[in-house]
Amino acid sequence: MTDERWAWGWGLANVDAAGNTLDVWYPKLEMGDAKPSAPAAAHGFGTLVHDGPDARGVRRVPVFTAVDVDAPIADAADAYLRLHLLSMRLVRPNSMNLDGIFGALNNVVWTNYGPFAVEDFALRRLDVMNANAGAAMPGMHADVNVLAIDKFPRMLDYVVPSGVRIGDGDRVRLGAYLSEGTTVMHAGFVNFNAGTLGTCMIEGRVSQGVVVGDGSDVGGGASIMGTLSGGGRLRNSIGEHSLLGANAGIGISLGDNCVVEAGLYVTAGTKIELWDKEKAAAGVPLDVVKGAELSGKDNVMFIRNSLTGAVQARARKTGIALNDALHKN
Ligand SMILES: CC(C)(COP(=O)(O)OP(=O)(O)OC[C@H]1O[C@@H](n2cnc3c(N)ncnc32)[C@H](O)[C@@H]1OP(=O)(O)O)[C@@H](O)C(=O)NCCC(=O)NCCSC(=O)CCC(=O)O
Ligand SMILES: O=C(O)C1=N[C@H](C(=O)O)CCC1
Ligand SMILES: [Mg+2]
Repeated sequence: MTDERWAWGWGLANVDAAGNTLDVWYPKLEMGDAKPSAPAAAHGFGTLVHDGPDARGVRRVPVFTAVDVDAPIADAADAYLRLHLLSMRLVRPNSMNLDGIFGALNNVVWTNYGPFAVEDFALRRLDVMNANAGAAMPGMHADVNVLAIDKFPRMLDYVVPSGVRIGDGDRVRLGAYLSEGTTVMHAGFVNFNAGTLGTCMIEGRVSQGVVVGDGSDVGGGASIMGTLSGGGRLRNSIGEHSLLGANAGIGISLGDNCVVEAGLYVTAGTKIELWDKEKAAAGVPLDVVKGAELSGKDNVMFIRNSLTGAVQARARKTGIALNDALHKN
C-alpha cells in the first residue's frame, strides 16, 4: 500500500493541426494507489479514431492517461482527466491538486460539430459548411453554430451524472460535482471544482472551490464569492439545510441551518449586529462583529433590518426543508 492516488483511463482526444489537444473525452476512469503498468483493455473507440484531419482540421486520437492526482497538472489530457474525475463523482472538490489547470487547457471554439482551434476558425468553419452542403438535403447548408469560446466545455457533453436535473447545460462546466438529487435551474451556474454534496436546489452561482451541503438551497440570482479573480482568498462553502435567498450573496461560509435574507450580501467585512431581543427592547446597543467572525457558524439568520438599515444576525433553531418533489430526479 502507498498513499499515492492515481487515476487512469482511455480518452478520445481532438488534436488540431498545430498538435494542440483541444479536448479529451474519457468514458470510464479507474482509481488506485499505484500507477498502472499498462492499459488493462483496448480503447474501444473503433471508427471514431481518425489519424488524418477532418473538415475541421482536427484529428481524433486515443490517449491512455494515468495521473497522480496530488501532483500538479502536466498537460491538457491530464487536466481533462481530473475534470472528469470531479464530474463522475470519483473525487470531491478541493481534494485534488489543480495547479496549472488554466495553463494546461487550450482555449477552444466549441460548436455543434465539436471543438475547433481558434486559429483560422473562419476558414475551418467554411470548410465544414462546404463539406456539408447538400449532403442530406439538397440546397441546404448546415451551419456551424458557435456555442462558446472558452477553456472549459459543458459538463453534459462529457459526463451525465445520475439523479440530477440541469435546466440549461451551458450553465454547468466540466469539473462540476453534482450529487444525486441536485437540481440546477436555468439561471444557476456551477463551475469546475465546485458543486453539491447532497440534495440541493441551485438557482444561483456556485463559484470555483465552493461546495453546498445536503438539503440546501441557493436562491435565484444568488452569488457565492470565489477565489479565482477579484482578490478574495477565503474559500467559501454552505453547510446543510441552509438557504441563500434570491439575489443574496456571501463572501463568508454558512454553516448548517442558516438563512441569508433575499437581496442581502454578507461579506467578510460586513459589520453585523448580534440580535438580542432584551437588549433591543431596553434600548441597549447590540454587540457588533464582522462577517468573518460568523463564517461557518451554524443556526444563524442574516437580515438587513428594514427599519434601521443595520445587518443583523439572529439565532435560528432549525434548518430549511426543500420541496421533495423537485429533487426526485
Ligand atoms: C429573511 C427571511 C427568511 C425572513 O423570513 P420571515 O419574515 O418569514 O422570518 P420570521 O422569522 O417569520 O420573521 C420574524 C419577524 O422578523 C421580521 N422581519 C423579517 N425580515 C425583516 C427585515 N429585513 N427587517 C425587519 N424585520 C424583519 C418579520 O416581519 C417578523 O416580524 P413580526 O414578528 O413582527 O411578525 C425572508 O425574508 C427571506 O428573505 N427569505 C428568503 C427566501 C428566498 O429567497 N428563497 C429562494 C427563492 S429562489 C426563487 O424564488 C427564484 C426566483 C428568482 O429567480 O428570483
Ligand atoms: O425544479 C423546478 O422545476 C423548480 N421550479 C421552480 C419554479 O419553476 O419556479 C423553482 C425551483 C425549481
Ligand atoms: Mg418548475
